[in-house]
Amino acid sequence: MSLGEKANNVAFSSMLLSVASMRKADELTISYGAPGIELMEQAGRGVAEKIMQIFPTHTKVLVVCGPGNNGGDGFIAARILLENSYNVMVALLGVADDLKGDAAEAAERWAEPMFSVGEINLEEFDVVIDALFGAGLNRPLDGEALDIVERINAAGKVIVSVDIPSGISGDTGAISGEAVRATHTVTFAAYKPGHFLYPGAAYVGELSVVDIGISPQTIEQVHEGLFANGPGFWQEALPQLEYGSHKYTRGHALVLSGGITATGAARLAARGALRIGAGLVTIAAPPVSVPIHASQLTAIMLREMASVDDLNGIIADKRFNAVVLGPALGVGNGTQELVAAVVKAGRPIVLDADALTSFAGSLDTLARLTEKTDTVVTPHEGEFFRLFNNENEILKGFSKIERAKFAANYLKATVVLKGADTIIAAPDGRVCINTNGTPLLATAGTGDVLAGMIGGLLAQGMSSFEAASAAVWLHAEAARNFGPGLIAEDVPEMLPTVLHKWHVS
Ligand SMILES: NC(=O)C1=CN([C@@H]2O[C@H](COP(=O)(O)OP(=O)(O)OC[C@H]3O[C@@H](n4cnc5c(N)ncnc54)[C@H](O)[C@@H]3O)[C@@H](O)[C@H]2O)[C@@H](O)CC1
Ligand SMILES: Nc1ncnc2c1ncn2[C@@H]1O[C@H](COP(=O)(O)OP(=O)(O)O)[C@@H](O)[C@H]1O
Ligand SMILES: [K+]
Repeated sequence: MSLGEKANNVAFSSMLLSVASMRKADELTISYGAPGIELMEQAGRGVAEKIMQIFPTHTKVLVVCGPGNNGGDGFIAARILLENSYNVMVALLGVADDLKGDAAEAAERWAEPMFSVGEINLEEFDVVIDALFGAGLNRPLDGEALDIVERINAAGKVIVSVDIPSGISGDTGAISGEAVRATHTVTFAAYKPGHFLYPGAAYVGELSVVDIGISPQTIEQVHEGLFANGPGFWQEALPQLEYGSHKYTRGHALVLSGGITATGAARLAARGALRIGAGLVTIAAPPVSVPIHASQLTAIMLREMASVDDLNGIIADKRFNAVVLGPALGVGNGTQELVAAVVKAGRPIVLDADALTSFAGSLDTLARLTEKTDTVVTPHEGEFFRLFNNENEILKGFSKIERAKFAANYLKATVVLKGADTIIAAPDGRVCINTNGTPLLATAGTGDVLAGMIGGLLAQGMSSFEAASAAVWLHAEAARNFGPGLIAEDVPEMLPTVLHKWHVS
């Protein structure tokens, strides 16, 4: 199952918990009087109920338990399945005497035999519960642990992972060595970043979250500003149609165009801005490009822009209230000057593609501009590294989340770090991970449409972080609604279908 289907199938609480905040939530809940073993009982019950849901009739279940509390959840699930007349066998990585705390108590509550993982023939079972490692994974899998994970993956069974597929980092989605390829994952209290970040995200299968008695207030208390992107996160902030409005109250987005052989990108961005609801969209183009645009555009307007002075003249009209620069604009000082002019005019801006690459090697110059106005930058990984080349030493070893956060703080801008798991980071430290990405978008020009969509939402007065998050999700949703064969031009044209579903009015 894909991430988008995951996102659509679960009742979304948009708060994500890092491994450390989840641990804090556990500890707080225990300090409020809920014994740890009770949380474990709830966790194990959630896993058992998932099995009963997948296989309502009795079936042969193998529970593979690891040495920590993830294994503890496995023992509880095993007992509850047995109580419900399932045929259950438990295999332990390590020895029972080494189990500690709640996990030792959970193992005691399993009164049946325990086998060692080496003795098990996986062929005998219909379903495997992966309770090897969860939040406590702290080194790459090797030896017996690696061997059992490889055997589980090779067996071709239904695999239900407890908390997260074993081998995946809950914070970064990184896999060192190998990880379980789950068909289902049952997690607790809230989703974790590793469920949505690649490569781990591809191993999660159908994802569900179980309430284990950690209260929403506790989750809020430990939450560190990490969100899963979905309508729940920005729907209320989406611009609404109002009776008595006119086109200017819906904003006027300006998109800058490149030269004679590079005009399509601006049209894609402009179309994205218009379809997402900006009241007016104008393309400002160099004189050579004007006839080409003129022959292609209808609802979108056109202005000639021979120089930075011309741009200054255009944006002197305060009604241009968001500007998109970068798609096929050309790399060089000229583009730097255009960016500086828009910043000076104090308009919210979206900087994409060439507007970012033009500052490769002069990141500080860019930062001095972006800090002055409401800015969204939308690099893909290549553009990101070109731009942050000098910071490579600092960024080495950073997860994608940390890189986006670093960039947002450095530029004092909202950063959309694009890819299969697009991250949106705000300068105030909030981070949103997209959940409905689709490889359908891996086609030329979809990034231009996205830049335009963000610009169109900014023009309607939405704030940068919400605008960027909404645009990223709606962009992917449009692609999913269109399906195979999608090209960039199709994305804006699918927006009415998607907006119809998600707009409140
Ligand atoms: N009270 C709690 O804290 C609760 C915890 N829960 C479960 O507890 C899990 C976290 O438990 P733990 O912190 O004990 O961690 P884990 O059970 O994920 O793993 C910790 C154990 O695995 C070993 N280990 C780590 N990486 C290894 C590797 N690569 N190869 C071999 N051994 C390795 C560690 O040395 C340690 O013994 C969660 O994922 C969740 O499933 C749930 O029961 C809910 C309540
Ligand atoms: N495999 C993928 N899965 C999900 N989204 C993808 C994938 N590949 C690309 N995308 C998305 O497609 C868009 C491509 O943008 P970009 O790389 O700027 O391309 P272009 O410059 O051709 O428009 C981004 O929104 C990115 O997140
Ligand atoms: K696991």
